[in-house]
Amino acid sequence: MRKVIIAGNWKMNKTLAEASDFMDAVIPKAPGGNTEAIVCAPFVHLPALVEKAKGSNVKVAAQNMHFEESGAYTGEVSPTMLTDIGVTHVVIGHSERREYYAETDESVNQKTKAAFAHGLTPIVCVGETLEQREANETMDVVGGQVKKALAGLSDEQVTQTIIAYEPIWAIGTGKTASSEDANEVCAKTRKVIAEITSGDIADQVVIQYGGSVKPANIDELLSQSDIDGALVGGASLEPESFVQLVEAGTK
Ligand SMILES: O=C[C@H](O)COP(=O)(O)O
Repeated sequence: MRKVIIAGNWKMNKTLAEASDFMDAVIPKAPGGNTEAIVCAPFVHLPALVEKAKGSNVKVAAQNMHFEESGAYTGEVSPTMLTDIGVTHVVIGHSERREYYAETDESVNQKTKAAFAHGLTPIVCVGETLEQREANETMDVVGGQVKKALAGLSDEQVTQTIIAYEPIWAIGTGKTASSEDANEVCAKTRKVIAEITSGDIADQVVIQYGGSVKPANIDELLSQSDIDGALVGGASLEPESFVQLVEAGTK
């Protein structure tokens, strides 16, 4: 059975009490097995959530980090700080960070390298705008983002990288890419990875789809050949919905 990774990206949502209640509800129901469940939480909740998740099938991720270990970067959080508290994964280059916080392909690459240097698994986000899709530039954009993000990584590191393909026009809009369209981009992304490494390595890379994923469409998305999971925003906020998404991975 292939490995499936369902990551819930809470973005800037939930108080600590709400986050704790969510974990209490989800942890006993997280199935484990071939399906990995990851909660991507705001920085301030990470220590408490890591503590709660110990010994469970739920992993805890940060939604961003700096690439330096320490220094004069007011307001930032380093990879060392994340590993120190037991965080295992980190989202890098989400389109909201690219758009609102000037994240670039170069900083995504620096952060991806820093994640591996500190034993963190990166979830690297890529995706095109509606204008780019309509101009038939999707693969130029997505392929370029993937190549730049993975530049300088070892084959082993590429194997471990999680790629999240999120068409920007489908994020939080209720507009999901059709499962066939999403799969086509994920398959072509795998080919790009094969070109820079090898087919064997590309086959092992987990490629998630993200953008208005919900319990109603997860089965169809996961039935596609090249979609190995999902990065979920809105539908990951409620425990019941998140558990349904994770359970879909076990089917
Ligand atoms: O990180 C998650 C994505 O931005 C998708 O968000 P959404 O599921 O609310 O569309």
